[in-house]
Amino acid sequence: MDAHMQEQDGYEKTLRPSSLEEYIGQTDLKKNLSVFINAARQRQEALDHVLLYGPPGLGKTTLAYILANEMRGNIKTTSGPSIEKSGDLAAILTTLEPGDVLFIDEIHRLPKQVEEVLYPAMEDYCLDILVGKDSATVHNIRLSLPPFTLVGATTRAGDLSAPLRDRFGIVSQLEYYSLKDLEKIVYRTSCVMDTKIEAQATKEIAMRSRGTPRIANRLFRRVRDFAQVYNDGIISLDVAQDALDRLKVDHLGLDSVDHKYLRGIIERFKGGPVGLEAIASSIGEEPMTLEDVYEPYLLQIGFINRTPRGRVATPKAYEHLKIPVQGSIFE
Ligand SMILES: Nc1ncnc2c1ncn2[C@@H]1O[C@H](COP(=O)(O)OP(=O)(O)OP(=O)(O)O)[C@@H](O)[C@H]1O
Ligand SMILES: [Mg+2]
Repeated sequence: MDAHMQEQDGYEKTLRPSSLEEYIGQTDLKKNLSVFINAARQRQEALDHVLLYGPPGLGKTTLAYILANEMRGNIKTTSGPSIEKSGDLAAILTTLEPGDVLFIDEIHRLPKQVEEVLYPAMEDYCLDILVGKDSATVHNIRLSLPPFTLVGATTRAGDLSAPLRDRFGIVSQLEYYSLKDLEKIVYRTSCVMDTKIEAQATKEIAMRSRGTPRIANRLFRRVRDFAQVYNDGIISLDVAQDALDRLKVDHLGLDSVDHKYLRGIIERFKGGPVGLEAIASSIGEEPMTLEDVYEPYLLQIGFINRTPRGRVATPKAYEHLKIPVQGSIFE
């Protein structure tokens, strides 16, 4: 790891809240988790397995660390695509201590044969492994594991197999953050980074963060650069607006890819319906990226609809791009 990476890592750690109390927003989810945590701690048991799902950057990884913290356990982290063989998973499982959290990011990408090792581990805290070299000597041995909590994160809950999903006792969806919560997040970041910011500028950054803390923090850092160079390090409303305009983030937080995507549907496909693949290839973006990163927010703000025949741009999208609705299906 080079020095730059280390610095980034340090950044993330301080920016990431470490207790449920510090974690901003997601109020209902937080209240429920806090009950489950307290109950498990009173019974001196491991917390039931938790599945967190929702769009990227909403705080799933942060929450996994918080759960481990609140349960006073350690956290081991890995991700679906990095566990190739069942042996890889067994190697991680056998290092767990009672009350630890095993965090598997992108859990929808676990290979099938690895997933099957997880079932008994989740359900009975045990591990079935095959030993022996050939069919004559091969046999199954069962190892017992300490009580642990699996925290799985995914942007695509729908891609999880039913048997895996059913083994999570707690299934929580993260929602996009409200403007008020994002303002609190931006303000918190400004304190962590020791930067002066006007209340109006906090609001401006929050407004353009498409409901997503990671984006709020990213925009904050860029705006802070402009403030440092042009305004003695103070983030005023003017500096924030100017910086965000230059970054091509519009007042709803839509960036150049959102614009290209919406214009693509409207101008090349008469507003839709158009299939994801067709729109993706016409604008040179990956279908998966559009589906996981861009579309969820556009759906949320009502700029597109998903229909069985494909994506459709809504009149709100036309209005935002200042394109007359003529020639579209809304006529
Ligand atoms: N509730 C919150 N309060 C304050 N900051 C938050 C909150 N949630 C997330 N953040 C900040 O946003 C950043 C992104 O969060 P995180 O990495 O947990 O997202 P994620 O859901 O795991 O994303 P991905 O799906 O891409 O892995 C964190 O570094 C953290 O600083
Ligand atoms: Mg994450």
